[in-house]
Amino acid sequence: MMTMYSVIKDVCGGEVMRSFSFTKMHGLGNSYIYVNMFKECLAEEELSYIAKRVSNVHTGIGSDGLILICPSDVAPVKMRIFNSDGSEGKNCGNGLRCVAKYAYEHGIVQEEQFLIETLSGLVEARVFVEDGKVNSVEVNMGKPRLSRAEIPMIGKEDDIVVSEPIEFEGHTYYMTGVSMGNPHAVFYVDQIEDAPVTSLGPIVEKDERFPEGINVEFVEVVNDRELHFRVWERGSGVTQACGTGACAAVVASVLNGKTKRNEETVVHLAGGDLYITWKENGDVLMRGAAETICIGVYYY
Ligand SMILES: N[C@@H](CCC[C@H](N)C(=O)O)C(=O)O
Repeated sequence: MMTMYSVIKDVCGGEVMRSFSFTKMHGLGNSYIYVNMFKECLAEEELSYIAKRVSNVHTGIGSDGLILICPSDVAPVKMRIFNSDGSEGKNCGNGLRCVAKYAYEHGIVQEEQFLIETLSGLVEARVFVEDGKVNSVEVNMGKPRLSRAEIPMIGKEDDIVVSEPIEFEGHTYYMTGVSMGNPHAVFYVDQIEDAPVTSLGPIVEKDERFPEGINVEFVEVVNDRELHFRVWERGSGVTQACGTGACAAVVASVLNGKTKRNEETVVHLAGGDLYITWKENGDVLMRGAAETICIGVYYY
């Protein structure tokens, strides 16, 4: 049943407050507050504000952002994702695995393979179920988009960006650009521990050469099937994991001759591992965990 802005009266001040039910979930430590929009109704103009509020570790619930699990006209379910700064993203790999788990476990879908709509298109999820619980999910993330126009990055529209020298604050770095429905800049480092995540990350994210901002990934190549990975996410800063970022890292690594097309690569993120294959037909497959942390009611 739809609850139109559940309203409660605060017993102390008689102040009217609104509330919604939420589920906190994470994919490898990349946590979001999930709201089931089949049941709840949040005002469009308040979504950015709510994302900022719930994400705050001290005064909210604490998360990397807000994810809405919505009805769709073209799929059984649609995902919308808001970063912790309130900006709306177009895709979220860890979010997709959690949405798939939620949709299956809450009966929004009955099949183990189904479509999810995102702002950047349709993807196909497959849940792996044991005793009625989803313990991992594979998502076909579709084809990476590689042209500057698609990333987006200023410059000659059709050109791709592979190990391109680029200057930030007087230093030259080598960047590979990939869109997985959202923008990613991939940089290689010798030692993942020394990656300049918090120093270079925010500078690259906001650089004017990326008109929509960009997610920034640092990658250490272990061998042709294994990568270490750290991320500075657009709109959320350092997170434990980024699913689309890990896919971008694998695509970038194939383009740079560091890993192989059509072979599974293990990406070690701060929060755990993802298994990613850039298939011969162009699709990127991502497989990994999705976890429920808690449920609750949020008052605002
Ligand atoms: N954590 C995500 C990506 C979330 C959106 C991103 N910060 C953006 O603004 O594009 C993932 O797992 O992919």
